[in-house]
Amino acid sequence: MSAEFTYQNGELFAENVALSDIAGTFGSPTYVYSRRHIETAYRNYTDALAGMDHQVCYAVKANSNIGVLNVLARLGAGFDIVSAGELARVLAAGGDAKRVVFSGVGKTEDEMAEALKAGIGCFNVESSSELERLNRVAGSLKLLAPVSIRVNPDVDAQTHPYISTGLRDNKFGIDIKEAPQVYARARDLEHINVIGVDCHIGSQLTDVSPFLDALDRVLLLIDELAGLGISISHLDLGGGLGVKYRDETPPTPAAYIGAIRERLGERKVKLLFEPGRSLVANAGVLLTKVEYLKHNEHKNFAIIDAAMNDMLRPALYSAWMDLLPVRPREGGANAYDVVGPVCETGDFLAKDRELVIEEGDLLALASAGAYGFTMSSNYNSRGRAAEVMVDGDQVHLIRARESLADLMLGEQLLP
Ligand SMILES: Cc1ncc(COP(=O)(O)O)c(C=O)c1O
Ligand SMILES: N[C@@H](CCCC[NH3+])C(=O)O
Repeated sequence: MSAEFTYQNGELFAENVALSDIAGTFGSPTYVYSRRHIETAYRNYTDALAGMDHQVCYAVKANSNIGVLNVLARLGAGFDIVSAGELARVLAAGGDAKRVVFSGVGKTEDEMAEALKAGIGCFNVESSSELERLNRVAGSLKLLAPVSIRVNPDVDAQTHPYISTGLRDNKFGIDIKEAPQVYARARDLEHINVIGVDCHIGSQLTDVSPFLDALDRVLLLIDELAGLGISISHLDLGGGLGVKYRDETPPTPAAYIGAIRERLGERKVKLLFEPGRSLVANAGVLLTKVEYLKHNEHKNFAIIDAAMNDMLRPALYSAWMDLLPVRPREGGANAYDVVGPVCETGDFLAKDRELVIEEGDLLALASAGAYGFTMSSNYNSRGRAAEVMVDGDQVHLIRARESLADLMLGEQLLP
């Protein structure tokens, strides 16, 4: 957790606001974000990049609420998007299209056209077919598409296999060995303007060495391209820097970027990053209430009002996320499996946690600001949670809790 979530007089606060007050006003489950945390995390990157030509492009998929995007847009952030939906959010939040990079292996023609018309800064192209398609779409609009090729450097990010993206077996990017041919083809295409190289090797990395291995391979490619007369002015190293959920010790942005600067030496490139998790994970908690306590011979269950549809990470990756009582109690703890109301055995948010709790108590699931709400669903016809942003002693509702009418929006009876 972060410095913005602290116990004050025996209860948990977000900045200067008691979480119990937020639950009183907005109910639960509710995602609670700290504006100050997001701003500090962003500045940790930009401060480390001072003096270099750079752009930090926040990975919208981590948390795409327009209130969150707006906080970053006001700081001058760029954005990494993977769909027309994310582009629409960035523009609605006041983001600058020129600072947008568009990643993803499956861009449709319509998405390309939308992004070209908006004037985005760069397409991170992930296959030869995509390159040809982008050239055609740009041609039909009489536009020139700025392009980076996303290369797959085949390095092991040493993270969970579901969130590792830079291995040859992963679907992402173009095999770095084939990249020179793709660049040569791109150079010859009339509506493509090759500006850069991009790579993103995975998420929740807690060591700099895989990043540096990838960088070494990308720098060799840049040199090889220079030999072919293709000059690269934009180097996008993706996102992936990890955060502390439990006892991980990820490098700080300063240490990570310091190591990269050292490796780059005198090269003159604009450096781009696409951090998601490291900007927002520890900016948020999921506030939830204990509905029932249930005991059997072998187990104690705490049944809460948040579920896997609100926060999928524990069910999907067996992710461990800290769980904190909003008003800690004295007394003997019991070990609980903390589960939601969804009809799946995999519906748990925490297992085997020592807690002193009673029915009606509030809990805060920590580090929930990234890949929480954005991966939520309406499974079991549960309305999605409210989202609020705390700013000092102010609380702003940035997404209302979904109503029963919202759940059936767009659905119709047969005639
Ligand atoms: C292309 C790309 N860029 C950036 C990110 C953001 O990653 P992270 O949240 O780990 O910083 C991802 C997700 O892993 C991604 O796929
Ligand atoms: N959703 C993942 C991260 C995926 C990264 C997407 N490129 C998580 O919660 O850890």
